[in-house]
Amino acid sequence: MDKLRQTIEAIRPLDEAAMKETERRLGRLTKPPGSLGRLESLAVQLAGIAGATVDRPPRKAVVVMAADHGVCEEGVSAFPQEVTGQMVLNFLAGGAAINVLARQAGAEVVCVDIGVKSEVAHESLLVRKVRAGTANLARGAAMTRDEAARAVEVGIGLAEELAARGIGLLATGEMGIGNTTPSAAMLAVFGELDPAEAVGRGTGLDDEGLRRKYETVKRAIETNRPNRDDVLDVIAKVGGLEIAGLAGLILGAAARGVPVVIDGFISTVAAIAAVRFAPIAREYLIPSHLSEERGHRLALRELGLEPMLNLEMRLGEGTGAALAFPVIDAACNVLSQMATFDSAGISEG
Ligand SMILES: O=C(O)c1ccc[n+]([C@@H]2O[C@H](COP(=O)([O-])O)[C@@H](O)[C@H]2O)c1
Ligand SMILES: Cc1cc2nc[nH]c2cc1C
Repeated sequence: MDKLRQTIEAIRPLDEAAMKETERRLGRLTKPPGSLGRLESLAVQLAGIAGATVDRPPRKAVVVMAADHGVCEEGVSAFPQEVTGQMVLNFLAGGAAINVLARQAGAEVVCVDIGVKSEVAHESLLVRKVRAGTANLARGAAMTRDEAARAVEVGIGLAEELAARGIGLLATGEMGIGNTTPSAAMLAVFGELDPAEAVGRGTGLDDEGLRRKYETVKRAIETNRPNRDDVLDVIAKVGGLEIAGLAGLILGAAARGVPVVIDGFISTVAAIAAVRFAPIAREYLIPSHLSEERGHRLALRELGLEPMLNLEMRLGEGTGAALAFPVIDAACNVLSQMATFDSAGISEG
């Protein structure tokens, strides 16, 4: 708990002077003012986070947190629970979508077992298991408050390790059969929404499954009565271990001055939790894509974030975030590689 409190206190607002300097540099480049749109606001945000203009692409990593969910016994996913552990091995073998997209973007994939039910053994797997999957949140708390805090602290610790290794840009990724159910419950609680607005088809539920999932989320909230003003209470009662871990990753990154690209529905709910812990953490977030999952638009709205891409994806793993990496690299490269009006002898308007 001390680590969590210290991390929250260490998060600083963005550096105004560095942002102004980057705005000035952008204004001298050979283009009409503001014409590079979101690339310009990204360059300014990166400068505010780093405390200086960032004109070289940062070293990048996607952190894929994997965990299982006791709520799967309610029949809320189109896939069986054992797929979580099986996909972890696929990540480690390099064969998953996130491996392809990260490789293409020059990013490494860091795979973490924060709560997979089965024992997964692989030399490259970071085993930080807080418990072997959550309990069924439709019948009681998903985990204890202490476990929720420990899962958040696993994420903080990882961000610290990666920042110390020179990673300058992180992306959130996750794998957990059933995890759109706790994500929907958390979103409904934090956003005071009707669960129907937060519950979607996940990996591909049919209409009957969707109805069952809605009833499950409603029951989870009625049974547990989470206190929306107490983030750890919400995570412990209706959350998940990888969601908690990602919230911690975001807090740890913000405390170390590292920006974080947010993937789809589950990642965005983790970001909401992080921002409830520490409102300034929002300034360190970079949205990526709009997931097809129902509820993602509302989750992004909760954070006031506008996605860059809409590719009708709903995979998770960090795939949407990895696709935003080249856009972020572009924001850095224009600063160092474009000519200025002066250097190119072009008349200003
Ligand atoms: O990121 C998203 O927006 C997203 C939307 C739907 C599903 N997923 C992925 O699918 C799994 C959760 O779906 P489900 O149906 O089992 O709850 C989990 O492994 C997520 O990574 C991810
Ligand atoms: C195969 C598979 C891959 C995934 N990656 C993230 N969630 C997933 C769910 C399934 C079912």
